[in-house]
Amino acid sequence: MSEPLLKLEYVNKTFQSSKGAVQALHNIQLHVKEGEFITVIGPSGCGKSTLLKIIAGLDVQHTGEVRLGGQVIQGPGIDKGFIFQEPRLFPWLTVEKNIAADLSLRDPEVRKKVDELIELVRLDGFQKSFPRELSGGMAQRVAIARALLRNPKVLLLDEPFGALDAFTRTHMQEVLIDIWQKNKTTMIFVTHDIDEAIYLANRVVILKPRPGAIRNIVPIDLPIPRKKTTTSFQELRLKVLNEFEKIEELELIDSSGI
Ligand SMILES: Nc1ncnc2c1ncn2[C@@H]1O[C@H](COP(=O)(O)OP(=O)(O)OP(=O)(O)O)[C@@H](O)[C@H]1O
Repeated sequence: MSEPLLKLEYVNKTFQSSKGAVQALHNIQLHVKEGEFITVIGPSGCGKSTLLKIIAGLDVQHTGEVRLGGQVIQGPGIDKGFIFQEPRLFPWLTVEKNIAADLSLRDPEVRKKVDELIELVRLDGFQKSFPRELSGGMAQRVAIARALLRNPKVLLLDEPFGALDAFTRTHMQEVLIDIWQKNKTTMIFVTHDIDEAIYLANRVVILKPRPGAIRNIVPIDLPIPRKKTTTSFQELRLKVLNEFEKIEELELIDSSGI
């Protein structure tokens, strides 16, 4: 079997806060294959964002080892694309210039790649538009295209559709699956939404809080395109919900001191 693209081995992360030490992550062990789509879900404060920041190299103050393509992650870099909840575009630049960012559109290779990405994220006709002229979903698609321009080994998405209305969110999920199928980029996607987690993933990683740890990993073997109304989808939904209930029960036992 080929080596996983991304390997987390016994990752622990503790924050020092005014209330003392907070263990955000405990012994996280996760292997991700190239081209996999992983979603990460769990209650608030279970360490989802911390995990993503560690993979992004934005937080290297942890123990354990994180390797991407065999190399220990020592900081941020273009091999790790990051998409936030808000698109973080440059308001004074057009769509195509936002995607190119610090690269020149006069470079024919950049021009070609930007044009391909504009088509991939379905923004044909909006090349010269400014961010203020775009909807939330369109702006987020620009952010995705910008991240993909650098051919990252992994794309890390921290609740990228959290601020969108339900209709746009569903559309964006379809667009992202399409991008993933065409581009084959490895994706790690954090969400609070169980349906979204199942709809997108090859595997759903369920975290539990205090300390943040992997509770379970649920493989999703549904064919694509998926439909949220099918029985097999609903069965997986119940399975994930069940895990959440178990987490809640553990939390109640914890807080009652039993
Ligand atoms: N900079 C920090 N200083 C101190 N504690 C922190 C810091 N960042 C996160 N934490 C704590 O670490 C734990 C995990 O936080 P994290 O933001 O990763 O959780 P999350 O699952 O992403 O939460 P949410 O779903 O609410 O965004 C929480 O208890 C949080 O309070």
